Amino acid sequence: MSLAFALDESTAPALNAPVQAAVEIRVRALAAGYRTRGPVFSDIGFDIARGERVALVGSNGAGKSTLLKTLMGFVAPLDGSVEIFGEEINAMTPSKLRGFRSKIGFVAQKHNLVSRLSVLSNVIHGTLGARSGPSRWVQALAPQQVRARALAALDQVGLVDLALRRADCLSGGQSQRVAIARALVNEPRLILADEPVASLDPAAGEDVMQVFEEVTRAAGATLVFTTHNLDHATRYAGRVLGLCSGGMKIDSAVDKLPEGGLRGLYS
Ligand SMILES: Nc1ncnc2c1ncn2[C@@H]1O[C@H](COP(=O)(O)OP(=O)(O)OP(=O)(O)O)[C@@H](O)[C@H]1O
Repeated sequence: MSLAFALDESTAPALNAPVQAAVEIRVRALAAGYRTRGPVFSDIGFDIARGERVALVGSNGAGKSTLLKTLMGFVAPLDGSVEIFGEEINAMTPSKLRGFRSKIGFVAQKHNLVSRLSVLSNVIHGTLGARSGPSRWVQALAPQQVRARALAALDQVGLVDLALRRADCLSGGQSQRVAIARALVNEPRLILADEPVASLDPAAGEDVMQVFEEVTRAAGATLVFTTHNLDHATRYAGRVLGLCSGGMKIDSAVDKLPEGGLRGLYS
């Protein structure tokens, strides 16, 4: 039998069809919220493909952080499902969930560096969740390759020269870049960042957003970041998701956004 006949035409991709990037995040009919408050949003669904850079926008309290926490498994869905890397996270045991989280780089608005430790030690701390045994706790026992990876991550954010400086002697922008290096040290294929530049001045914010764009592009990683800066959303992401009134009101490629579309989320 020739190959042409062996293929099931109903499922086989056309030979000239574009190759689809793998889906990294699949959300279906998702509702999430808190026991004391009830649902923050409901019935939202989207796919994010590997290598996409996605901005998540919406007014204060719209549920951006809640959605990121749900993607990390910190908030359990009230309904619906979340698959990351093809796995349903709510079906995972707690220990599997911990290991899974170490594959995601998470950057928060407040960088939470350990102020008395060096920049390098702070970045090495980013590997703790992925390690076990004595080296989990003793920085001096960090294997050589972990130190090398931490230095490489600092190099990616342009701070390798400050590796031995104490974290409390850094500017806000430098601290946030260290936090990005800490998120990068496990070489994550997905980075989630919750208002990563909210506490920075405009110049430092641009600097940090450029670092995000460069490192995710270089690694082919996926980036989802929340922001109130609509200019950042449209310049550093290829796609925008907009939360409003308990639902996902916008899901659009940046170059297809309706005129003034994002402003409507805030009116
Ligand atoms: N731990 C919690 N327990 C109860 N309610 C919470 C909790 N965390 C957040 N909320 C509430 O859930 C809603 C959504 O909050 P969330 O932080 O997700 O919004 P957001 O879009 O990230 O807001 P912002 O832009 O202000 O950071 C808000 O009404 C908030 O008060």
